[in-house]
Amino acid sequence: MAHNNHTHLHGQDLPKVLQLLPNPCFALVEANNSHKFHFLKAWASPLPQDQFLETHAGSVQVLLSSAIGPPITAQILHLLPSLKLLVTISAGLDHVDLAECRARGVAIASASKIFAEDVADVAVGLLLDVMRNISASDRFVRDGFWVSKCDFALGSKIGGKRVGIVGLGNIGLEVAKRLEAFGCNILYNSRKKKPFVSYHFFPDVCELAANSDVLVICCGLNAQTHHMINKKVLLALGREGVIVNVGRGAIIDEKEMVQCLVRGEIGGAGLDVFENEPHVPKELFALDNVVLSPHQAALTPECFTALRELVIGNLEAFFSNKPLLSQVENN
Ligand SMILES: O=CC(=O)O
Repeated sequence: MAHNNHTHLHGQDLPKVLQLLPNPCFALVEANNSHKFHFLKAWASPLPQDQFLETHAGSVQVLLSSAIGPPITAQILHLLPSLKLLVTISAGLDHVDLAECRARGVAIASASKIFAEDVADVAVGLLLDVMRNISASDRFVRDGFWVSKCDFALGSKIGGKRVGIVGLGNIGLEVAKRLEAFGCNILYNSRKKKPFVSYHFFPDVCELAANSDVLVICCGLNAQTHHMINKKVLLALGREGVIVNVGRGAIIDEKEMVQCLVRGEIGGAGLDVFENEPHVPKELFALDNVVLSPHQAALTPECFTALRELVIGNLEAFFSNKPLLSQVENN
């Protein structure tokens, strides 16, 4: 379909973009663009989802998804035989059956690196908060206490600390850049050693933990990284060690982490993600050395603007047979 014809098309004639569930980001993408695309909303139809998908099976080429939406399973993909492109508004792809997309020749466009700086800011914020007791201090003052008059747990200097980054991708590199400026020593683990950085590489995550004061989890969730941070890794991090997670909750064995925190076997945690969101283990609420955040690291108006442009750019590219702006390699 010729790109410059969009403005002359209406309703059903516009290129279709399917949504399974409502999402505030989808609404942002849609604003000012409903003259270009027909946003087909399974959730707004009185039909059950499967029936709705069957009705549109022949014509839906593009599906819009998000990390917090329903997983894009083989079953959903099976109901959409004409699907050619999945656009996800997330950096993570753990909600997508990648093998099934590959088998069906469905291309994937993600949010790619546009969240990296904002997510890295939150990772560093959580690290500073846990190590310098910022949230705990806030509660202390609000409760009428002052440092000279009461017991106050001392924080820990940031400069000189060994920070082990798990996953040196777009987010991990931004975390490293920021913490270098704080005077930290950066170490990392990732699938492969990166030839372009001088940070010390640990092929084994347990070795990395044993050599780190802080672990910052920045990798994606997949079969290899699920529960990669297990009890052994946490014990290797040790009693003074702090863990920060801005990747996905299930990269850490959450039950073991909670036990380690409750027993004082690790020093603290700053968590933006959890294994069964929105569930947060209640044991963590009582711990002053734990800082909790509701999977919000990428949620800034700047990110939303960049995301809207990227999604629309990908849709326009797809419907005019141009290369996608942020195609994921899915081999
Ligand atoms: O968690 C958010 C994302 O994957 O972008």
